[in-house]
Amino acid sequence: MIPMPLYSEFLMPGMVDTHIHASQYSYSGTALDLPLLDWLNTYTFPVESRYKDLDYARNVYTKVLKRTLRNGTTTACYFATIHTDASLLLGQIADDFGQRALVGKVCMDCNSTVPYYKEPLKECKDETLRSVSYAHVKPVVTPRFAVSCSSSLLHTLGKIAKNNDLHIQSHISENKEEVKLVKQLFPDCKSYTDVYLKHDLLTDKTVMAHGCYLSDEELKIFHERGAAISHCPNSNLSLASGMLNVRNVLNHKVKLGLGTDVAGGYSPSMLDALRRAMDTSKVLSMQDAQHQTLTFEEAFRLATLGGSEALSLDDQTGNFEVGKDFDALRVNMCIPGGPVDMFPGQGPKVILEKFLNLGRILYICPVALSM
Ligand SMILES: Nc1nc2[nH]cnc2c(=O)[nH]1
Repeated sequence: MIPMPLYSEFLMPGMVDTHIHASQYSYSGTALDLPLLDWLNTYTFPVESRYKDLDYARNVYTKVLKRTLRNGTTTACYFATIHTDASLLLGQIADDFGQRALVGKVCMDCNSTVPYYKEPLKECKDETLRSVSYAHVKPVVTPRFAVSCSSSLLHTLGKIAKNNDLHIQSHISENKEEVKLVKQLFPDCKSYTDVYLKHDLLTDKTVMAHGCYLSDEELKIFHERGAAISHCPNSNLSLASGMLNVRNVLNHKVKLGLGTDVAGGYSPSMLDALRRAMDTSKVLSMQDAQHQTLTFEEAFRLATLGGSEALSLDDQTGNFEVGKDFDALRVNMCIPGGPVDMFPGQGPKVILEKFLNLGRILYICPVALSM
């Protein structure tokens, strides 16, 4: 953080959203009354199937880009849909708006409950190869989750990622019912983590969302492989999925960032994700007196540098280290009518804590500074 006390302004690194479904933005803030698997079948798959219509896609994707930028997200790792052209359009729009974005064309070849929303394996393969070949879009190989992918598809995607040194994203151990189902679908695998490990999908460029029910053994595998977790606390609470023990993940030295997980998470704001991460940690402390609550400094790190590490982009962004790109937010704490009041003697640490807990991003404009 670089304080500019005369103006009660400071510069901070732009925030990194490590898991957001751009295609679900149209219904964010609604449809939070079902658990994960029913929520996917009832709300998510019918909406995502609309993205073969490029006009529909352009409208939602433009709005999600504007909204996340206005919320201070300078880097985002997006799930799109199964439609390659709409996914490429999302990458193009992110590029046009100047947001650093990883974009994943979603792959799923199993969907018995909403059968019109899936692709045959060969199409998943061909379209993934097409989606990773465009220069302006930073691609991420995206098997939706083990429940909606055959073993052959997971193998195919693991191979594509390996041969092209690509990022990988998916979901893992979000909800108890899902974990049980994965056990039934992949009886030869020791754990949910083992499913992805066996299919070459757990690398140092992998980010897995949620991980609420990962065992210590699974976290050890994450650490050994250099794979990351995206903690999505708003979604975990909103869909009543579970609570990730961030302290345990950090103790296992697993790379960790925060995600909004729109629209399972109702807010497209990384400040909200940071606040929910602190709330979740405090609930865990109420349940277990030994639990060491997350500090606001730790939560701030997760929203910035932690996120860039989770996406293996920490050579480019996440803090103001010389040599990285200058992805920055300029924060003014004394805007008339703003949400925060400052008082004499309150220094940089108080300013940051007040901003993280009380701040609202009202306007964002690009800043240039030579360092
Ligand atoms: N939260 C969330 N979990 C998932 N698991 C598989 N797909 C999804 C999704 O779209 N959102």
